[in-house]
Amino acid sequence: MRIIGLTGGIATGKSTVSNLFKANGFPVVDADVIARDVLKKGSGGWRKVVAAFGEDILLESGEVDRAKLGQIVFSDPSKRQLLNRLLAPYISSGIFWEVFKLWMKGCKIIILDVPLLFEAKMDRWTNPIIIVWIDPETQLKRLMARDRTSALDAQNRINAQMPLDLKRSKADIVIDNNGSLEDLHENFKKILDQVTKPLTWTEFWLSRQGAIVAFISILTGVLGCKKLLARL
Ligand SMILES: CC(C)(COP(=O)(O)OP(=O)(O)OC[C@H]1O[C@@H](n2cnc3c(N)ncnc32)[C@H](O)[C@@H]1O)[C@@H](O)C(=O)NCCC(=O)NCCS
Ligand SMILES: Nc1ncnc2c1ncn2[C@@H]1O[C@H](COP(=O)(O)OP(=O)(O)OP(=O)(O)O)[C@@H](O)[C@H]1O
Repeated sequence: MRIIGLTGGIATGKSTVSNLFKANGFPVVDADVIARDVLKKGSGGWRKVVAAFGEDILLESGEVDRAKLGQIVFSDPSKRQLLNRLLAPYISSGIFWEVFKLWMKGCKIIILDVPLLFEAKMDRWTNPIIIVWIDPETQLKRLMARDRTSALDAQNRINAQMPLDLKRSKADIVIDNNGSLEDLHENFKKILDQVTKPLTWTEFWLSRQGAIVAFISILTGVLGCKKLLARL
């Protein structure tokens, strides 16, 4: 199974690209959807967050007021780190579970759409890593237009993530999304074959997944030999 990482900055166009993957028949695991699920009323994540941030962040329905919590955490790095710490275990296990279900169904290629792929160190599980990249002015403009927020609010959200150019330098494939949606479709078509061709064995063993499989196999082998020797 191959897990392709899809990342970028806020409002750079990840969801737009992940929709193109879906339209081409590829299963997508979306970390934002999982992050929303783990914050639903009554869930473990919800209880932790309410205990830490207080009932003021709740709507009358008891659901988290996402706009309010967003305002708090995107203007205060320590509160954001606290929220990340509280939710990270739920989000990672949610992602793991979704990937596992797709693997059980026999999916050979999975797209993992995670805005914080590098920040959360999930890049080690994905190969290749695609970044959807735009320049800072376009990012600010698109974010303000989509979320109808002020420049300050939008900039705070952008600053809450690893700089986009640093992410770009860590990625294997860059999708430039500065142009129109038609340009994006063209750029997507160009990379589709490249990213979905199966890995050669050499590429697999040189990848991190290959190294992990090799390590587990050696460990199991060593433990098995030890047991066998102990019996003799
Ligand atoms: C703070 C919350 C309630 C704000 O909700 P809201 O509906 O306004 O935004 P939404 O969840 O749709 O996220 C929009 C984008 O914000 C960015 N973002 C979200 N959380 C974070 C974070 N902790 N740090 C940096 N950027 C983030 C992502 O690019 C994401 O795509 C929400 O973002 C949240 O619960 N965040 C913590 C969980 C998390 O880390 N999510 C990212 C998934 S890896
Ligand atoms: N090439 C494009 N031209 C014009 N608008 C675009 C283009 N690509 C995406 N957009 C718009 O930019 C906004 C951000 O795109 P999208 O929601 O896909 O970003 P995202 O990276 O998934 O954001 P988030 O990190 O918040 O989940 C949306 O309103 C989308 O319609």
